[in-house]
Amino acid sequence: MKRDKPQVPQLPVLSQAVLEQERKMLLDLGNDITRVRDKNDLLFLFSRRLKRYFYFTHTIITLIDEKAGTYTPFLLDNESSPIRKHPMYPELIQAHFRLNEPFIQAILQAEGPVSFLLEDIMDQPGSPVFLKVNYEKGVREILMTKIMMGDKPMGFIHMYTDKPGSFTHEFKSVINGIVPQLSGAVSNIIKNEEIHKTEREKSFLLDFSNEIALVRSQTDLQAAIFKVLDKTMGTKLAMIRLIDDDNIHLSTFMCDPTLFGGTKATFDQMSNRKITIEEPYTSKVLASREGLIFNVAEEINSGNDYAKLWATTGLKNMYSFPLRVGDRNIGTIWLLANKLSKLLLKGICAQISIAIANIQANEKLLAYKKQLEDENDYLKEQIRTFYNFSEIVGNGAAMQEVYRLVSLVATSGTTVLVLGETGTGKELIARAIHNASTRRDKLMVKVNCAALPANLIESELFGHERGAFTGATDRHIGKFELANHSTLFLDEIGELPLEAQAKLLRVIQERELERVGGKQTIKVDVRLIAATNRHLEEAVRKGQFREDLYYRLNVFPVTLPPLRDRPEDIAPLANFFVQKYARNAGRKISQIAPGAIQQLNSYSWPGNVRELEHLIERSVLLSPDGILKDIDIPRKSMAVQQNPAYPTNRSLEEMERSYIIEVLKRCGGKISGVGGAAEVLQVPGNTLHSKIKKLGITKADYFARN
Ligand SMILES: Nc1ncnc2c1ncn2[C@@H]1O[C@H](COP(=O)(O)OP(=O)(O)OP(=O)(O)O)[C@@H](O)[C@H]1O
Repeated sequence: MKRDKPQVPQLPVLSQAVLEQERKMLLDLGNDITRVRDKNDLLFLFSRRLKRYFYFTHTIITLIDEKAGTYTPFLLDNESSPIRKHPMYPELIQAHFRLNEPFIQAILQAEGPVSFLLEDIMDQPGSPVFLKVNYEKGVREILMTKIMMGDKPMGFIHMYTDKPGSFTHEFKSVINGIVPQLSGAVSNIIKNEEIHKTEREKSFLLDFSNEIALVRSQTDLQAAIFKVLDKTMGTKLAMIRLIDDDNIHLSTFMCDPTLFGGTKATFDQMSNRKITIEEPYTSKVLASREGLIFNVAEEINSGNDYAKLWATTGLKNMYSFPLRVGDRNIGTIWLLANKLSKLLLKGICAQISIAIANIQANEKLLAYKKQLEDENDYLKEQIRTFYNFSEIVGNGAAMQEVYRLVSLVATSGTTVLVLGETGTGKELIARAIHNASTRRDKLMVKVNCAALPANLIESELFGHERGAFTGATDRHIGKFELANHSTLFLDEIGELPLEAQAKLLRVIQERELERVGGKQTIKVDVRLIAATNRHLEEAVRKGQFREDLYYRLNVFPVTLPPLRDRPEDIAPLANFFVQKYARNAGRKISQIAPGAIQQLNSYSWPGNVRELEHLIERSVLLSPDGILKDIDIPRKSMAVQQNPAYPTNRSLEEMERSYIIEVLKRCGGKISGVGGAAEVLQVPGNTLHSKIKKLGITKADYFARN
């Protein structure tokens, strides 16, 4: 029997008895079939009932996928199939067989059932492989006919036998008669399945939306997504990428790093790669309304690098969908699966988009709240100092020069380096510059570089992301960001560790920063004022301070003279402090006795204006109302001053060194805290520490006997 002459039944004129039996059979079968609700029962019933009258081995129903131009197994008569142990069986029952082959076209064109001897057709070009596989298992003949939905073929019923000649005219006639019922039953099952599937998807989406409604953070979302994907058998989240604030780049928001097991390093590399919205795959996905499906095998053939990674999962398709809120693209999601329902995918993506938008809004709110709290804390802290420093006293020539420089530079955005010994008023001058600048409406932000532990400096200056290091439980906005559009005052810049100097230099040069542990680049517009009591050039020479940073900072130096070099300012300053502290303490002290002024003038003021201020504050508290007569100038220091052992031609540094050693000896080597040298010298502990370091004072110096 040749394939070009298929055995189309020439339905014979049947005897009355045969017709009667056939009618009964059709009726029985029809009744059984219409009762079938479960797809698995249909073929079982059909074949059991038919086998009462006819011989055949097994049967199968395949369905046509018109779009794909294929047909694929739908219902299997597993139990009786002789090929179920064939190694190709698992592959065959999932295979898609091409419709445009002569073998299947012959069946499509035939009016009724067609039978072939397998050996006649199985080796013909284009014949489906299942023919050969059946033959290998002893099957000899096949009968096929199309099943219809309306007037369109929707699939085929295949029947097989190991005994050639089993498919008699009666057999074919019965099959021909049963096809309408069978078609009806199959299309009912398909519709039922669709309804069930839609219902399942709806309830699934409902579950997911309940889950998503509780999501507040990225971690919650990740858990919800993984949970939902677990239920959609075999779907894996490859990646969610979100569009950055610059609307150009995309950063990885979420991914499953375990997905590409062996190739994790490459995956990390790819997921860390910043891409733009112009990247070909991303731009295609973002432009699509319904998302795109990339067939992994085809993508590999077309040279898509990512697809080699996708293939390691064994899944066939990459489903990519734009994440949108309203009409605004917020990112892309990439899911790997063999098959995914569009409805489900659309629903899941819509929910994820909303959840991400909520998380982002929530994060922005939290960051804003945190920033406000930081600003508020900072404001409170600064109010105490800031308003006290609203006046600068001193009209001597040296200070006049300082005022001239301040007024020259204030309104520009130029970086200023304020130099001078401790307590000379460097911070006061920095505030004066800020207050006279166009940035005065925002708060000047201060960082004391000497007061920060080395490991926190970076985070304090540039901020950190949550989880950037152990203990970083929240995002922290750094002082640079806090000072955006304002002034950042870097006090004691000479104490900044070299590593932090390098980072600072980069920010100054590029005017942008990245938070510790962050990937996003943040542009900042900050005016810098740095101050130090260290000899920076010398620090550069000794390799303690970066030369390039020094030049970046030393754009406009303003040097404050020590108080001993401007004795003309001592009395006005002392009077200013008397009034300030008398007012604060509710005392009636209006002036200082001339004798006391003389005493003040004869002192060397190693702690400069700060020392004078503290001295006056203490004296005001200790003095009765009226005129301030007694000022408790440190005796030891006066003695030091008058001691001929300190020749006048010694350098200031030497004097300072000896004086500090002297005080340290008196304090038993205690540097800070109550009764420590810093208290006696009236300088902050940190300042004294750095001074001690700078002057090379060691324990041997102050514990040595003299
Ligand atoms: N010209 C001035 N008029 C009024 N007060 C002043 C003046 N100079 C300094 N002071 C006061 O002296 C104290 C020390 O000043 P400031 O903190 O600005 O010094 P500094 O040089 O920054 O010190 P350090 O190097 O130790 O940080 C402050 O209380 C400040 O108000």
